Amino acid sequence: MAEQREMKEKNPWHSAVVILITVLGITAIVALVTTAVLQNKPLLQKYKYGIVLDAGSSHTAVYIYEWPAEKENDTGRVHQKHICKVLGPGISSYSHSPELAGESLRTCMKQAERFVPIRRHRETPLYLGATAGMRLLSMENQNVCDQVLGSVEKVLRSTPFSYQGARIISGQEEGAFGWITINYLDDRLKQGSGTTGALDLGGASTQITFATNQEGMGESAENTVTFRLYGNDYILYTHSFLCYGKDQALKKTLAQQAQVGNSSVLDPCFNEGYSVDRNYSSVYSSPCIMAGKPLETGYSFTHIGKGDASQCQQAIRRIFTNPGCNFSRCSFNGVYQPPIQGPFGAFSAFYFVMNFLNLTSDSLEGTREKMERYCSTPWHQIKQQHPGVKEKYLAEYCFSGNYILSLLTDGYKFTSETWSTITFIKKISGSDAGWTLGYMLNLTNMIPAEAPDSPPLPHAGYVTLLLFISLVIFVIFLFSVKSLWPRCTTQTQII
Ligand SMILES: Nc1nc2c(ncn2[C@@H]2O[C@H](COP(=O)(O)OP(=O)(O)OP(=O)(O)O)[C@@H](O)[C@H]2O)c(=O)[nH]1
Ligand SMILES: [Ca+2]
Repeated sequence: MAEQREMKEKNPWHSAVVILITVLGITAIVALVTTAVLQNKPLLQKYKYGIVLDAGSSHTAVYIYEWPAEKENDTGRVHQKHICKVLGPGISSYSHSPELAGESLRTCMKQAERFVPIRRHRETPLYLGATAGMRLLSMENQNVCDQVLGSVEKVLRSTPFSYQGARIISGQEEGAFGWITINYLDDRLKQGSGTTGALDLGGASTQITFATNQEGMGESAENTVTFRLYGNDYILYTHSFLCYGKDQALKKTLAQQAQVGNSSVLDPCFNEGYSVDRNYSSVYSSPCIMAGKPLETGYSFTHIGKGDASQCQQAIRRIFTNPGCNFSRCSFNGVYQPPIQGPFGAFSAFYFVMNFLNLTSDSLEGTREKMERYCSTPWHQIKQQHPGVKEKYLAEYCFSGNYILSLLTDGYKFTSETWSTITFIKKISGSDAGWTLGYMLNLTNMIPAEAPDSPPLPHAGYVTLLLFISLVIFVIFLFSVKSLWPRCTTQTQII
């Protein structure tokens, strides 16, 4: 018996081995998991930056974008970190003193220096794209237009950023990059499924862009843009109507109602009780107004509101010309447009105006009714109801709402049925809808033509799976040790 106990005490060599194996096993599993986690854990987040200046006809805005450095080609990764609105008018308004155009940008560029970390300044690309205001200025006076661009270039070159150029972008680019922006932010490009059309209403031009099928296109090459993004092909219809932004459309509508020499204009697009003295030159000082320009500009008139939405729409309709359509179908001014394919996102002034008028979720009929009511409200009442709103904007909402109605229905041919496919938007996931983000993504090659290879599992899934497999191995190991144990004990007892 004593011998047997002694053997039992002496023989557990196997238990020492088992303990050793267990310790080694656990250590190995812990080492394996730790190595895998450390090796694959996302690096400390580093960000990159890009700056785009949107030099619009009414104002300039500086957009600062930010994205994780190692995920440049991942859709939805770039977001707007900051927007700085430049004080004063758009750069095209500095035609009488071009050097001030550049100066106007300094405050926002100083702000940009604070928002982008100093160590990233030198590698941060900086672009300026000018739109319809500068397109009009280049038509009026190419020399002054070059001076304005030279002036902004001088100031942008003096910043610590990597200046990449200041240029007037084309109407097609403006439309197509707006479309890329909203579909990128909506994360629709990688999925390759349905996309959203883009409707942009600026001060001097307006753009309509939507994906269409091959059959619809080919009629008009100048309205076609093709892209291959993340392995998907897109054929876009796009058109930019110069002079049909909301400020130029207002001038056109007013000019068409005004008769030079008359001392007053009774305007149905302004609320009753509104009355402002204007100089004819303020209406006709635009290359958008061709006919009826007075030889002398000294005349003035009193702009009097009449507040009648349906008469206002009639006046607006007259600024859309109908020279005949040389294609299978047209929008207005003889411009080709295939059947509209929604859904659509409508931004810029489409949003400012419809949001103010509380018309972002009404039917077409409901919108018409509300417009009738808004326009027929006396001006003093409107001012009382909205004391904090800039008077210039407030006075123009009756015109602007009716212009949007007319542009979308008479112009682009939206109907009661298709009206609901339009969403009025300002931002998507914190970034403004507009052409600037798409422009930067394109110039920095951040949207690849082919879908980038990605690991089959996301990082979190990979770590979980690894832990799970290790746990299973460990449990199996424990079971085998346990089943080995009694056998050893029995053997000891036999001996
Ligand atoms: N009601 C209202 N109107 C605004 C606001 N901000 C800008 N606008 C006006 O809306 C119109 C369009 O503005 P933007 O989209 O900035 O136009 P833009 O880019 O300067 O002009 P384009 O060069 O034609 O694109 C202009 O008439 C602006 O004066 C706002 O906050 N409220
Ligand atoms: Ca614009």
